[in-house]
Amino acid sequence: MIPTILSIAGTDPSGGAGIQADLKAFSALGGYGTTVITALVAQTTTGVSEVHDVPPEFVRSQLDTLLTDVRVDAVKIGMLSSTEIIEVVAAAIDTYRLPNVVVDPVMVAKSGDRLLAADAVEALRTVLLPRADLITPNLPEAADLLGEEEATDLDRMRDQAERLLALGPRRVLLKGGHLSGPTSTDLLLSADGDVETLTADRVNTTNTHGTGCTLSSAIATLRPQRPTWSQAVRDAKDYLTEALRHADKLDIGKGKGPVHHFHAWWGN
Ligand SMILES: Nc1ncnc2c1ncn2[C@@H]1O[C@H](COP(=O)(O)OP(=O)(O)OP(=O)(O)O)[C@@H](O)[C@H]1O
Ligand SMILES: Cc1ncc(COP(=O)(O)O)c(N)n1
Repeated sequence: MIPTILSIAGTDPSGGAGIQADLKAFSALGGYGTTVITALVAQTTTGVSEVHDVPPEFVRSQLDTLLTDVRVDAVKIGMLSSTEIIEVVAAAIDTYRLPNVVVDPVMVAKSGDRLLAADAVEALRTVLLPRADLITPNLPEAADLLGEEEATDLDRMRDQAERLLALGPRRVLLKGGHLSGPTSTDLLLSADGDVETLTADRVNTTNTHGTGCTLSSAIATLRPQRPTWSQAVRDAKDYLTEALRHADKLDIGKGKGPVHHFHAWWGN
């Protein structure tokens, strides 16, 4: 059976991040995509010009309408924008007992623009993270969630990943894409005590818009199709690395372009 995946996130008209990237990853990896939109974002490869939050009651209405009809097998949660929207999404996780919840704690876009209100970080930490099966922070997000300086090496990443786990999610994938060096290394820690290091060769491209959205969506899509979280995360990272390798085939916009969801069957 083809898994149905739900993305709860904001939009990107340039198609590189947010809901648009999520749907591409769901389809490329054999899932059926559904969406609940939290914010309309006027953005492109050069940055964000405006954010229009969806009223929290309407986020609730989308969730209720969808989930009273459609069964979902996994959920990817991205941009949530405000405390009120976080609370609505957390309530839906409980009400509908949503499985395989992957939270990408989106706070600031690569361009530096805020995608989560500063006063909503507390709700993200205390209300949403304990309900997640996996969280996928990058280094600035991890630092913000912990109220600490950003990690600058793998040892500090390991310490921060432990402290993030103590906030209540079942697993933490701490992404090291923001460090430099010939490889890009992430750490996967689980509440059971498992620790894994995932390393990929660093791809030399400036087209990195939406890497976090793509990775978390790929994990959510693969989880129902793989025996373990570890296998789903490893295969998702391989998919993302391939999407980065093909990113220079795209010539989209003047800023940081998107990764390319290379389609093996079609061959381009
Ligand atoms: N140049 C690169 N080559 C290979 N892998 C990369 C590269 N840049 C990032 N990655 C990988 O991409 C994933 C996302 O990493 P990153 O830490 O950049 O997340 P992010 O900042 O949340 O992404 P974004 O905010 O752009 O959506 C991680 O698995 C990371 O290791
Ligand atoms: C709606 C939305 N969600 C997430 C991101 C983060 O992606 P990036 O850091 O690559 O800009 C984004 N730009 N827009």
